[in-house]
Amino acid sequence: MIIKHLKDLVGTGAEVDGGNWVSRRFLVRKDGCGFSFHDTVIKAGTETFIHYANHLEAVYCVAGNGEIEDLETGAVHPISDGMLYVLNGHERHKLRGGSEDMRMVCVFTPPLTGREVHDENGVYPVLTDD
Ligand SMILES: CC(=O)NCC[C@H](N)C(=O)O
Repeated sequence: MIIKHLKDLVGTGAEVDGGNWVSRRFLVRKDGCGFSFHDTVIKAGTETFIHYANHLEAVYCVAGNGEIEDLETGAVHPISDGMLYVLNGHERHKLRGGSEDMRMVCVFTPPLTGREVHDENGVYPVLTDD
């Protein structure tokens, strides 16, 4: 069994600042679960272009507000506490923070090693060195 607490991740290498977001990476590749699990804060008023070409991601909002624009379809979906979106088709998208920071629970497969930030194309590379 693995037990972790957010307070033990803050200020360590498990807390990654992407500029528009901060990701606290609870479970990563080396934990051996087959997925990674993150507590991510999306900063209010930001817009981030993302394309998870190499990963699937499930995102569950537990606080704050914002929206996601699916660039494959043009659909815009409001995000608030209780909303789940799943990028099961590697959809290019824009993630926008609203009037308040959003807090998101994120699951990635394959798991991130924990060091990934978006490249110039909004992609996380597949890293294999833990
Ligand atoms: C929701 C989303 O994709 N935000 C970007 C950061 C990512 N969730 C991460 O935790 O690395």
